[in-house]
Amino acid sequence: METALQRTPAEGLAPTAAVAPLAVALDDISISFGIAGGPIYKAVAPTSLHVREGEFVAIVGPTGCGKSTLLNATAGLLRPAGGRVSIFGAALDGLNAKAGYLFQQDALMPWKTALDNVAIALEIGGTRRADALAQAQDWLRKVGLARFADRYPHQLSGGQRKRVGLAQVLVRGPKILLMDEPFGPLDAQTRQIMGTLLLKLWAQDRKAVLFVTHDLEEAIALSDRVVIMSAGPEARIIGDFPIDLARPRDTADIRLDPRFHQLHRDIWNQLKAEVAKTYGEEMTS
Ligand SMILES: Nc1ncnc2c1ncn2[C@@H]1O[C@H](COP(=O)(O)OP(=O)(O)OP(=O)(O)O)[C@@H](O)[C@H]1O
Repeated sequence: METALQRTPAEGLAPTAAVAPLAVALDDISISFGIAGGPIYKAVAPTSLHVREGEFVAIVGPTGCGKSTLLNATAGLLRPAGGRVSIFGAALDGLNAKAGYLFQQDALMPWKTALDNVAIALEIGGTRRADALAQAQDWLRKVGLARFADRYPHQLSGGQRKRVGLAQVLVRGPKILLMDEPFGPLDAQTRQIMGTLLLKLWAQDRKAVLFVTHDLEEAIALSDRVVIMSAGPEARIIGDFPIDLARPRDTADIRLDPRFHQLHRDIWNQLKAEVAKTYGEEMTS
């Protein structure tokens, strides 16, 4: 039986007592883009990333390196030129039906109330309207918006709209959560509040999460592992750091922990060289 401190090529050491099955396996995937009239752009070199059931993994890396591209490959929105994408052990063919995707931009319909925006996520899957509304109301309560069910998106703050977006994704019960800079447009304080809410909801059923962010502090505060992508072209995973901070975590308070600072120093030491390559600046001296 497998026990603590397992190592796989892309994972490094993860302090798990028993090793959960893989939810997401990207094995040696490479992704290129053809630009009309121009050369092929090799965005992602052969690279691998594994996320286990119940694991929260953040991807950080310089702008334009390929973080969203990896997420899109996991969602089945684009097909890698080479390598394999497996979801719970099965090769991904088409859209990833087990995943919910939360983007930086709101995906709310402005002409629908908060309640209807959440309910529609179920209705398009065939759930009867009365059931969909009941579940949507329950999820609005879980994200702290029970009193705002009748509001339209323009009547909500940015943070409240994010909460509706989170409810809209979670109401469908995805086994995997793909999040691409989901709290990007929010102010720092609201980001931390949203992070703490996300962790509280995540703790209830521990989905596998892939969370893309530019914000290293946010990545450390939320995750079980932080992986670093190199600067592109031909970007790949070059670092994999287990985050051994106790849970449950408050994403604001955890930043005061001395271990948090140590982890931040260790990860930034590797990340800054990649950021410097992207900006062409000398930051490593
Ligand atoms: N559809 C596309 N066609 C051509 N090039 C693309 C396409 N999508 C992405 N790219 C290129 O692939 C590279 C990776 O893009 P991606 O959006 O994955 O980066 P990112 O790390 O998520 O960036 P950011 O942190 O700025 O959001 C970039 O150089 C981008 O210009």
